[in-house]
Amino acid sequence: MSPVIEISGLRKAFRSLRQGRRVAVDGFDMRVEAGQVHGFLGPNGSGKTTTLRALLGLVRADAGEMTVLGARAPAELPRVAGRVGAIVESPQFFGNFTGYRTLRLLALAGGVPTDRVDRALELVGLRDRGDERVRGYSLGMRQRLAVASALLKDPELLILDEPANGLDPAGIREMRDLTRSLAETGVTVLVSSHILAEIQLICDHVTIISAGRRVAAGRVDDVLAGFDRHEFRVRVAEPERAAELLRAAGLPVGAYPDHLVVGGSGDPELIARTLGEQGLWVHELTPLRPDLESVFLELTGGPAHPAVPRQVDDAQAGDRVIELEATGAEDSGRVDA
Ligand SMILES: Nc1ncnc2c1ncn2[C@@H]1O[C@H](COP(=O)(O)OP(=O)(O)OP(=O)(O)O)[C@@H](O)[C@H]1O
Repeated sequence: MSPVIEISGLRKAFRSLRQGRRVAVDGFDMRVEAGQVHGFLGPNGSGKTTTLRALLGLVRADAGEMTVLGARAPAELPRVAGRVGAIVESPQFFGNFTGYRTLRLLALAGGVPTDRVDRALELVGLRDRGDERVRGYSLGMRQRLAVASALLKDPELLILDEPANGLDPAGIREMRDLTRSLAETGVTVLVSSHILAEIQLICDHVTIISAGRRVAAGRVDDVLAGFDRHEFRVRVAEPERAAELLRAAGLPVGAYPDHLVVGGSGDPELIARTLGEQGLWVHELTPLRPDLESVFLELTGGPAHPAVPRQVDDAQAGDRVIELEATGAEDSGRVDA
């Protein structure tokens, strides 16, 4: 089956008098399959929005091939526009209009039957608030209204650029629940974010971009497993002696003020036995699993150094991309792709 989104070799540079030429996206690849909730992760300024804008024809790419639902983007996008809902950047609404009226107008403008408005409000949990003016909506409710506007078309593919941006924890949770429930209805979702814990909770697949290049892609679990060093946190009486014994058993040991980190084996029994045989009883033996945040920081050099990717998929550079799955606007922010 052909992918829902395929991007290969996307390049885009911006030129300005003041800053000269700035490469925003630099030979970027991405593949999103049907039914995935796919996280698009990268530090600020790494090229996420530019990629999505290029995909939706909002900015002209310098090079690269892109398809959306089998149509070449941007040339053939009008053919599939009715099957794609997208929100790129913060949407603006008229504060004086109610949520219901806002959606009704958008439905009329988009040639969508207006009886979809109630369902869209229902899906985003605004059915009971649809008669209130948007001015009185919280930021989270406005974001959900934006998602509702993208859902009017009953899309097969939903593209959300930083949907949790600016939301408080309750709003972030609302967006998370909404994204999950949409995914359960079978919509393919591509969601960009730099909030890693959110992506880990919502997404099954992920593509990580750094300085305009893909640095990792695949199932979230597989990407994380690729960074699992099989280390354990160990708390034990006499940590110095314990460290010596473990090292003598051939295990690398890192000493921290109140615990040891023991790597190398992936075998908790070996650690417990090595210490127990010498009368050192282990208080804690916890596997240290990488999370998206630690992987992201390792791949992208951390938020303070977003321009230094550690691994890139530039064949000329000879570096390795971590590809773990062999897979086979406008100012309003609301985009009819
Ligand atoms: N219209 C533009 N003109 C000039 N430079 C731009 C323009 N749009 C983006 N850039 C630059 O391209 C780079 C990538 O920006 P982009 O907005 O795509 O990143 P991002 O990953 O979406 O970041 P954020 O998470 O902060 O939104 C940045 O250096 C940015 O300053």
